[in-house]
Amino acid sequence: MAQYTRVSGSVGLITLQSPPVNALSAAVRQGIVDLMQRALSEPEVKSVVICGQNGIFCGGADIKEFGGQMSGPPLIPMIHAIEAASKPVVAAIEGIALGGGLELALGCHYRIAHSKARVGLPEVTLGLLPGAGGSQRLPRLIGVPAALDLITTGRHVTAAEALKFGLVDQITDHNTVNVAVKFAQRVADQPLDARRISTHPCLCPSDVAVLFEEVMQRVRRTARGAIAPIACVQAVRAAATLPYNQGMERERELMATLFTSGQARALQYFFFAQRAVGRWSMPSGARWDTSKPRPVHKAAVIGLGTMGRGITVALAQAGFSVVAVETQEKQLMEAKQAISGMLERGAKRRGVAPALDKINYGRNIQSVADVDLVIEAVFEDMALKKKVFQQLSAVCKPSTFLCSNTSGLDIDQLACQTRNPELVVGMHFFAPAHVMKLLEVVYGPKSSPLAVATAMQLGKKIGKVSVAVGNCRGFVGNRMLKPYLEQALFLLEEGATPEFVDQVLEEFGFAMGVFRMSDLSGLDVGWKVRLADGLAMPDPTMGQPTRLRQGRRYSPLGDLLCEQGRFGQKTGRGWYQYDKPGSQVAKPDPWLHSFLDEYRARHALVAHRIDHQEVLERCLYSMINEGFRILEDGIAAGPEDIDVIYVFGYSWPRHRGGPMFYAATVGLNKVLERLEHYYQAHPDVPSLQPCHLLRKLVASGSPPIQKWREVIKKVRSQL
Ligand SMILES: CCCCCCCCCCCCC[C@H](O)CC(=O)SCCNC(=O)CCNC(=O)[C@H](O)C(C)(C)COP(=O)(O)OP(=O)(O)OC[C@H]1O[C@@H](n2cnc3c(N)ncnc32)[C@H](O)[C@@H]1OP(=O)(O)O
Ligand SMILES: NC(=O)c1ccc[n+]([C@@H]2O[C@H](COP(=O)([O-])OP(=O)(O)OC[C@H]3O[C@@H](n4cnc5c(N)ncnc54)[C@H](O)[C@@H]3O)[C@@H](O)[C@H]2O)c1
Repeated sequence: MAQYTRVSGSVGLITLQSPPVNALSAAVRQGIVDLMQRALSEPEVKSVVICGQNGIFCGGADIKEFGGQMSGPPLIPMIHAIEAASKPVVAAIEGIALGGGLELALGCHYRIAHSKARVGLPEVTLGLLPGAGGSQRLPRLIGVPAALDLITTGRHVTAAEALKFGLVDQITDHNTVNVAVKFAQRVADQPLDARRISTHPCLCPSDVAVLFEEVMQRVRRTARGAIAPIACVQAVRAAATLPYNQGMERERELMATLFTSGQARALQYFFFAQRAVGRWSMPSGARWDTSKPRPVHKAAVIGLGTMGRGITVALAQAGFSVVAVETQEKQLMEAKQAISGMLERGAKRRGVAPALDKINYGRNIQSVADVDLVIEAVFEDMALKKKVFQQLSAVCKPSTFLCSNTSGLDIDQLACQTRNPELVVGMHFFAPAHVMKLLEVVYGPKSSPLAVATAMQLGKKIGKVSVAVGNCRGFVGNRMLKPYLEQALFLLEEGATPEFVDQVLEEFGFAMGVFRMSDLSGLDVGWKVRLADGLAMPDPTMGQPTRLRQGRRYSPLGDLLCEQGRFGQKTGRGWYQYDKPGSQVAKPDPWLHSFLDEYRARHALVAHRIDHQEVLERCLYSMINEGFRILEDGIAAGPEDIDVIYVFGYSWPRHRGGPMFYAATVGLNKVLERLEHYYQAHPDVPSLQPCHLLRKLVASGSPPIQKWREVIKKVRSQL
């Protein structure tokens, strides 16, 4: 909807009204069309101002409408009519002008922005391009290089940056609508021809062809298979090389392809999934909207290794006072230096002062007595963690929340060491913790809604996307990683190479294939866990490693590499070879290939030809199957939680929506059928056995992902 008021006698003010972000729904578009006609027909009105209610100009097209039948006046002719208007139209931009919202403003003759406003064309992040003339008007207004940057990245720019680009005409610290109204009065009689951006020539640098080539190459390299960034470059190239009308036609063609693509559907699903995970719930019925968090002012981090350092930086940067505790003197010194460096580099990038004074370092756990929340990040060793939790419980105030950054140990066992187990939750960060967006907030059987709400809110304050999950080995992310890693090893045993498996997964869109990723994280991490679990054998002289452990197929390949000191990048050898320890450039290793040949010969394994399809299906479907088990067990509340975890924590390609959305795209019946096929071929691999929930969903006619929760509820109630 939109509202019309006459201000100062001669200015028609059109206010967009569609909470929460004044998106351009059918009703808003209809309102704009009607009210523009009214303003143009009233002889007293000499100029028009368009603004949005509640300090928000416009969040763009209404994304919810994209999935269904579009109705109401189309956006492009609406914006053309504004640009063609005989009276000056001024956009008063407060809050945000994004996507279609900025395109609307580009159709206006003038743009006035509040100094705190942000503008941008983020369509690319939704699998689209600025399809209401944005790809044609923006380069005409601010030049091709700047337009390419904004449109291919989708980044939001501040009002100050927008002014520098010439994207807005004026910025103000005062009431933007009042300033725009006065401005509109001043320009009421000014000629408009030069203000219509579609009539401008497109400003191109002399080497524009080279620029497009370079940008296209960069975009292809970084897109990981996403098509929208490429279409964005093509659309801007049309602006640079074609007359406006032909450029608009090209924009329409490209948009039509994107609009109906699976990638756009996946990215739009993911947009809403990201927001849905904030509305968490626990099996007890506790929910985000009925559980109030307690404020946290001062926090502590215990253990300043890889993770503790990043967590300390994330907390300090967000303005929290931090007590950082590390028992080893040498580690403490190194940590101080590393944390200060990270804070200084981050502050330089953001143009602020480094938050060095927010941190107090110490070696004694007694120093955390007065903090509101502790995050423990000591070695992944249950006995050590139990001891630390006992100490914390004795030292801290009774109201202190005690959290663990464990990658997968039982939160309940830690809670049992404390006086107030209801205040214990997992806060599972991902490395590097000050960079990675994901935080798994893990509730155990005793965790209170208060503790979950507080950890979720803390996550939000430090800029994380937090997902509340239940307590089980590996939680959601690492639990699903296990069958994925396992299948990758089995594929090597059966004839594949690390390079081939990685190539297939990287072509699918992962930032790194499974073996490259393992080399980066360190092969010793998983090895230690397997040793502790009695899976890996500590001493190879105790006998040939068998390929069956605890009644199921097991691949000792990773253990064998670790026994040779091949821990990955850190030792310069792993699944690949590196020029020197710490180097990141992975090269195929002939030693590894011979080692695999010998291994197969020793175990009488006949290598067979493994193709792309087999790699993808076995790695991904076994992981997805575990995802369904997680849903069945109630560890994740819905598929969105799993998808958000995988995109933000495990580099799953966002344009494929996440593993559960991908399963829905492939077709649940196909996933089921292929899992059945592989399970028949490998009956000693339980992770390939299709789980009950998957079967139930297929039996229920494979409902759309938005309806899975109903089936999940039924399945859980029958357990
Ligand atoms: C047959 C073939 C035909 C092909 C041709 C078809 C042609 C169709 C013509 C289309 C023309 C294209 C026009 C245009 O180029 C396309 C667009 O404009 S796409 C939209 C671009 N805008 C965005 O991407 C902005 C998205 N929003 C945000 O980034 C943020 O929400 C925000 C605006 C910065 C606000 O952030 P926050 O304050 O943190 O708040 P939330 O993010 O939590 O959001 C609150 C609430 O609002 C919902 N919401 C936000 N934006 C939109 C939106 N644009 N549409 C609908 N809903 C929106 C958000 O989901 C939250 O609600 P919740 O999910 O929590 O219920
Ligand atoms: N490294 C990762 O990628 C990653 C990712 C997510 C979670 N985690 C988890 O985070 C935790 C820490 O992992 P990390 O990789 O940072 O380990 P790390 O080995 O780099 O660091 C652990 C630090 O804890 C210190 N420490 C040990 N006992 C202590 C005590 N009693 N008091 C204070 N400090 C003590 C050690 O001296 C060391 O500096 C583990 O539980 C791990 O599973 C690790």
